[in-house]
Order: sequence, then C-alpha cells, then structure tokens
Amino acid sequence: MADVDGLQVMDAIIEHRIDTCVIVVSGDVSIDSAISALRHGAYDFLRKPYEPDELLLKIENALIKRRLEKENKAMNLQLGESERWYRYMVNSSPDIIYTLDGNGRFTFLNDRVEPLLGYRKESLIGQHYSALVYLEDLESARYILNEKRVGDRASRNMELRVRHNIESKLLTLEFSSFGMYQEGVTDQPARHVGTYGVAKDVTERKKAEQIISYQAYHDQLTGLANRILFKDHLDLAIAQAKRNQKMLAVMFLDVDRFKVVNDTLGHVIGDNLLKKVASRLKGCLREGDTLARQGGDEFTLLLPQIEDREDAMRTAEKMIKSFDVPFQIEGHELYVTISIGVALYPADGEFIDVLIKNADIAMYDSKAKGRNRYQLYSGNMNVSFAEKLSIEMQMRKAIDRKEFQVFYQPQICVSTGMISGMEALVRWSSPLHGSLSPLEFIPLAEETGLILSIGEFVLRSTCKQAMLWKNAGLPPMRMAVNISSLQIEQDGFCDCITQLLQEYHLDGSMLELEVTEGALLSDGEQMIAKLKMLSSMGIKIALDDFGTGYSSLSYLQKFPIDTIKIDQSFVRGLPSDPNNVSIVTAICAMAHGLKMNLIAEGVEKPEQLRFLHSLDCNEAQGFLFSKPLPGNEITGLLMRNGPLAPPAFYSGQSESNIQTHRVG
Ligand SMILES: Nc1nc2c(ncn2[C@@H]2O[C@H](COP(=O)(O)O[C@H]3[C@@H](O)[C@H](n4cnc5c(=O)[nH]c(N)nc54)O[C@@H]3COP(=O)(O)O)[C@@H](O)[C@H]2O)c(=O)[nH]1
Repeated sequence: MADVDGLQVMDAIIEHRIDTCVIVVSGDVSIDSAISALRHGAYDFLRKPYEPDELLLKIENALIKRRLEKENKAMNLQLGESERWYRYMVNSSPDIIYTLDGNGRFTFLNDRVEPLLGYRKESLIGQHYSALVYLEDLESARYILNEKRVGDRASRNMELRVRHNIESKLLTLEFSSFGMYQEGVTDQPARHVGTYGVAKDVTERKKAEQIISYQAYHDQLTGLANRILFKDHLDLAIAQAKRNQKMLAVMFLDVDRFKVVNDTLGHVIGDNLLKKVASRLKGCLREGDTLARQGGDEFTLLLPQIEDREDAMRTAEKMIKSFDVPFQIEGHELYVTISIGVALYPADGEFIDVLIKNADIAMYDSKAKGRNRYQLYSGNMNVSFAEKLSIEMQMRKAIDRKEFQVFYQPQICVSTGMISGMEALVRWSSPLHGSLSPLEFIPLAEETGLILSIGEFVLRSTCKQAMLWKNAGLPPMRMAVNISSLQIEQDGFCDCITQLLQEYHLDGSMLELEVTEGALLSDGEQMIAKLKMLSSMGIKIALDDFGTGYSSLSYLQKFPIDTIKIDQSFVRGLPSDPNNVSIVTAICAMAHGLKMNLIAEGVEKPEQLRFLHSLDCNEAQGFLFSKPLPGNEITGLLMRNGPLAPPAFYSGQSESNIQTHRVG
C-alpha cells in the first residue's frame, strides 16, 4: 500500500472493530517500532528478514489464541445464561430459599421473602433467624436452622411459626433444612459452615387441618367437646386422679322434656335452646372442667379435681339453679329444667365406660324421681329399671347415629355344603352400653315400638346388600330377615316390602321373612291375609325357633309356611341327648310330610351335622360354618364359591382328619 503505513491499517482495524489478529512484519528493527506496533493492537511482531517457519509459528499461535478467546467467550456467555436462569428459578420459587452461616445469620434469601413475610431481603441478610421465628418456636428452630448433626439423627423437616413484618399475623412455614459442611484436611471431620434450605408456606393447610381436627373433636352445634374428646379428657383425668389418689366426678345431664320443645316449636328453636343450655352450663364451671355434648339433649361433664362428693354436689346444684331463669328464644320464654346423674371416681367405677354408664343410670334415677334434680349413683339404685330406661333412650337415637349394623350368617345346604341362604341379624354397638346382644334390646324395642324403625332398617340394609351381591355377579341367594309381629301388624307392611324389592331390583323369591310361632298367633286372620299376600309375591315365610312355643300343627296348615327352623336348643344335645334326638327326628319327619324346607339352627359340631344329614335335614346354620359377619366379610366367602361343609363331615372320619371351613 503506497499511501498508508501498517500502523494506519491497524488504526483502521480498531476503528472499524474488525475482529482479526494482526502480525506486523517490518523491516524497521528498532525496539520502538515493535512497541508502537503492539500499542496499535498488533498481536505479534516479526522482523525482516525472517524464516518462513518463524512466520508460520506466529500464525499458528495467533490462531490458537483466537480459538481460546472464542471458547472463553462462549463459556462466559453460557455461564452468564445459566446464572440468569438460576437467579430466575431461585427468585421465582413459590418457597423461600435461604442460606445461614454457622452462627444462624442469613447469608442469602431469595425474592420470595418479601411478598410472603413483608421483609426486604437485604434487611435480613446478616440478621439471626430469631428475628423471624415466633418466640415459642425458637427452641424447635434451633434444631433445624442450626443443625450440626449429620445422618439420620439430623432434623430435616419442621413446621415453625414466623412473624409477618408488616401485618400482625403468624404464618406457618415448613422448613426443610440441610447442613453445609466444608471438607476438612485429611483425617479432620468436615466443618459445619452453615445451613441451607427451603421454607414453604403451609399456613392455609395448617388452618384446614386445625378445622378438621376441631370438627373431629367438637360438637358442631354448641362448640362443646364431643364424646371422643370427652373420653380422651376423662382418660387423662383418671390417670392423674389415680396417681395423686384424688377423686373426680362424671355427670350425665339431660334436658327435661326437650322433645316437647322440639316437637312443638321446631328444630331451629330446639337447636337454639341447646346452644343456650350449653353456654349456661359452662357459666357454672371452672376452667379445667370438660363439658361435652353426647348428642341430642344429652351432655356429660367431667370435674377432674374434686376434694369430696360435696364438691360435685355443689356444682350440680349450681347448674340446676341456673335453670331457674327462663331462656328467651325468638320471642318465646322457655322454662326448662335438667336432670343430672353423678358418678364418682373411684367409688362408682374406675374405668371410663363404667363411670359414664353409672352417671347415666343415676340420671335416669333422678328423672324417675321427678326430674329437675341431681342424683348421686348408688349401687342400691334400681339399676335394672334405670338401665332399661337408659337403653331405651339410647336406642331411640341409635338409628340416626348409625349405631346399628346388619351381620349375615350363611345357611348351608346339608347335602352339598354350599351356601344356600343368609340370615340377617342386627347388631348394636352403643357408645354407652357397648355391644348389646339382640336378646338384650329386641324385646325392649318390641315393648316400645322402636322395633318398627329398627326392623325397617334391617330390611332395607338386607335388600341393599342383596342388590350389591347381585350386581357383583354373585349368584342370587335367599336372604332371611327376622320380622317381629308388630311389623307385620303395621298398616302398609306389605307395601313397604314391595317398595323395597322394587327399589333394589330384587325378585320376591330372594326374600324370606322369619316369624316366630308367637307372632303368628298374635293377630290371627289379618296375619294370615298378609302372609298369604306376601307369599303370592314369591316371598318365603320361615317359622323361627320351631318347637319352643305352641308347636300347633293347625297353624302349619293355615299359614303359608315354606320353611321350619329347628331351634338351636334341640340341636345342642344331638346326637347324644335322647330327648333332643326324638324331638328333632319328629320335626324332620313332620316337615318332610308337609313338604316344607327344614333348617337346623345352632349347628356347632360335626357330629350334629352328621346326624342332621342322616335325617335328611335340608339346611343347617351355625358356628360350625360361620359366625354372623359383616356384609363385606361375607362377600369374600361368597366369592370363594366353595362348600363350607366338606364331604368328610358325613363320612364319619375322625374329627382330627376333618378340614373345617369355619369362618368368623
Ligand atoms: N325382630 C328381629 N329379631 C332379631 C333381629 N336380629 C336378631 N334377632 C333376634 O335376636 C335373637 C338373638 O340373635 P343373635 O344374638 O343374632 O343370635 C343369632 C345367632 O348369632 C345365633 N347363632 C347362630 N349360630 C349359632 C351357633 O352355632 N351357636 C350359638 N350359640 N348361637 C348361634 O343364633 C341366633 C339366630 O337367631 P334365629 O335364627 O333368628 O333364631 C334371635 O332370636 C334373633 O332372631 C332382627 O333384625 N329383628
């Protein structure tokens, strides 16, 4: 180039930002010219004359340098990019991300801390975590935010309450924390340098959990403790009283004639009254006492620490007196009284259920003595009367409280061992009286008329269960239900049965009604007409407990009876008791003669079954095959679809060789 020298070229390269590498080849050998070239951005300088290899080496070096520069630049770009990503991700995390130094001071916080806790993150850097954590949770915080232990012993997750900076509220954060350790020099343990972790806002979840747990332990209407919480408190109080050799009192309270208020003024006023009753009773109590609603108009009270029985009596008197003032509800002035029963620990019982039950018995005693009073439990009390009254009251509420359940007991075809039917048997689990046998409550249910609703519940449950089994593809099966005479006598009984069969899409032949001899005789002509009507719908009629009552052959012909059930009291003595043998033999012969189906109840032993088999008894039922079981357990049995009595029963093999299929 004639008009420009090399330095000018380099200036132009710089000026135009040309990305290249310049090697200056010059005849000027002075050091100044070399310095000047380098100052103008030359990468290298080569003096003339030079060897070609010298130039090649410089070019190669220049190329290597350029490649390294490019790679470095790309790497920096990538680093910058991933740094931006990392910041973006950390800062847009829905949770707080933090690091703390070994002294528990924040060294890093992501942006989330500001919207969540109202702190600028800069203001927290260098601050100790105690600036955030609620005072009561500081001790726990120490474990997770300054955790120096390693491995399984280290605390990793913990919920802590944290203060909001601006709003006066506490948030619950779930901390997941990890210790940071610096590797030590050989043989030295790693040094704890701090903690890093994530804190998630679980305030709403916590609130929901608290609501759920509150609802599980409190009565929704009155806000009082419910039975579960009451029993919990009583359990604790008994343990404490035992340790300190102290007394405690349990009271059962019932609003007198509450039903009248409910029935005449309606449920809304009834509910309002219960709320006011609850708060008036609470007004008579001390802080540590527990007042609970058992359900309906029943309350229980625990006085965990009393010196003597007079203490309990004074509280009971105070509560009764507080009802002297009428309740004002929606313009109604209601004069209400309460009856109270008191049981004392340890004199009247040492266990939860005994104390509550005895307080309940004492309460019924005070009702019997005229209401609006309290009564201390006494062993001499007319327990049977009070208990009967108590069972009756509990039974009235048991259906709504879903305390009844229907169990099923298989009936077996004696010749094949296969299930031929199921008998539905009601069970009642009362929170106050425990598991009661139908023998304890069915007679009372009949006496009080409650058998009507219990009976309907059993019929409905059985039909529903039959439908479920049918829908599950199991073969249709006869379902036997015990029916009390009161049910049959009720107007509309046949309609009710028809409706249930329709509702659950069942054929009449799937249902068998078990009636007792006594029931048949209770309402002569009407009864015959109704049973005939049911029979015409395909419904089977079984005569239960045969042999224990009148055993009149005339009604076997008058009534449309399909099945005779030999009472278990005759089966029990088979085959050794000659009386039982004669009676069962006669019943079998009679049933065969009348072409009736025959079921033997209460079969418990293989030899009883063998004997019944020898008499050609059609079916058997008893613990030998299965106890009455809940529907879901019977489902498994039905699915197995095998005999419950294997042929070995009949072959006379020794009992030890017989494989029983007993269940339940
Ligand atoms: N009106 C209604 N009466 C009902 C209803 N549910 C039951 N009952 C009647 O209560 C009586 C007692 O019944 P439960 O305690 O259920 O006893 C039944 C079986 O568990 C029992 N059983 C069966 N197998 C054996 C056995 O091998 N040994 C043995 N010791 N007991 C056994 O027998 C009872 C069967 O009763 P049933 O066939 O009806 O005679 C009872 O009279 C029931 O009828 C109901 O819903 N309504």
